[in-house]
Amino acid sequence: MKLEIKNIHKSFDGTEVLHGVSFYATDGSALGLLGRNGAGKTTTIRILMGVFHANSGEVLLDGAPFDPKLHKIGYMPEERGMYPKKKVMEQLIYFGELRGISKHEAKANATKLLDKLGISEYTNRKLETLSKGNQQKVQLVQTLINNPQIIILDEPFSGLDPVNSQMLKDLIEEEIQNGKLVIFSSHQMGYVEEFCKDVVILNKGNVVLKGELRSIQKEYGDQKLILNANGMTTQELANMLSQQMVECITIVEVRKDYVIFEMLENYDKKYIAKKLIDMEIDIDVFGDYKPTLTDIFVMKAGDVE
Ligand SMILES: Nc1ncnc2c1ncn2[C@@H]1O[C@H](COP(=O)(O)OP(=O)(O)OP(=O)(O)O)[C@@H](O)[C@H]1O
Repeated sequence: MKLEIKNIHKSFDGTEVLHGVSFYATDGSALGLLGRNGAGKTTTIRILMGVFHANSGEVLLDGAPFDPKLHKIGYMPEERGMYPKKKVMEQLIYFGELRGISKHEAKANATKLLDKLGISEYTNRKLETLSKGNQQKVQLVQTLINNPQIIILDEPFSGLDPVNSQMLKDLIEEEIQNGKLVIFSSHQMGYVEEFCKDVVILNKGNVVLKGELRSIQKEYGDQKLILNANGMTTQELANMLSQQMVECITIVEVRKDYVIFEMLENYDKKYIAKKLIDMEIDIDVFGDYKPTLTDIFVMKAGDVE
């Protein structure tokens, strides 16, 4: 299964906010849609879900126009829409039936999911009496109640503490293992990095980076090394390297913990290591630079909020 967004343009009141967004997601893996506030994540998801139309462009499922109404989809919108005054199980059954499963199946699925998320004890409580994090977990149960093949989550981790985030992560991970197609938006890199095979970074309505996370990380880390030395600051170390190793490296960034530099063509790690020893640098850390998703995000979309 391949869900594809193709060259989507969207304007609100004459102002274009999506400028030709294209990417695709496949089943059995998760795609993380990343971007700063206002980048266009929610708008993209809403177009995908048919909440509103694009000005131009297409959404395709396996090459054919995608109509979300014709498929089993679990969509968790940014504005969580459940009934505060109704009891948890009561409304989960209601939503289950609304989404095409029997009362019996809805109850069985809800029971299982509530248990997995550690909130079985709230089954007969009114939603509004639960903490915000637990309400969000109920919302996720609602999203998954009909065992959807496509799961679209808008900022699922916002407002969750680390323990709750972990539970939610485990559950999403299980869905991925079960062959589901998962897309979720976030500006929290850590969660995305942990289980998204693919990422799309949006910046001001443009896709500024997309692809397989591991290969992106590899590409961004290619030919780059990190170094820290005892007895000097990273700035002093960087100055020293720029003066004495100018023929073989260029400094990429000076961080608090280490200096990142790039080896010029024809030089390798072994050569650099020898040279550092010749210079009698008291090496503390030396190795390949493995950029985190946050590093890459900052490069492509500016600071993380
Ligand atoms: N219904 C709307 N009417 C007018 N402008 C809108 C509407 N929805 C979104 N926008 C604008 O579109 C741009 C993208 O917004 P969107 O909500 O898609 O961003 P986002 O990446 O989801 O941000 P956040 O992380 O803050 O939720 C913003 O400039 C926003 O003001």
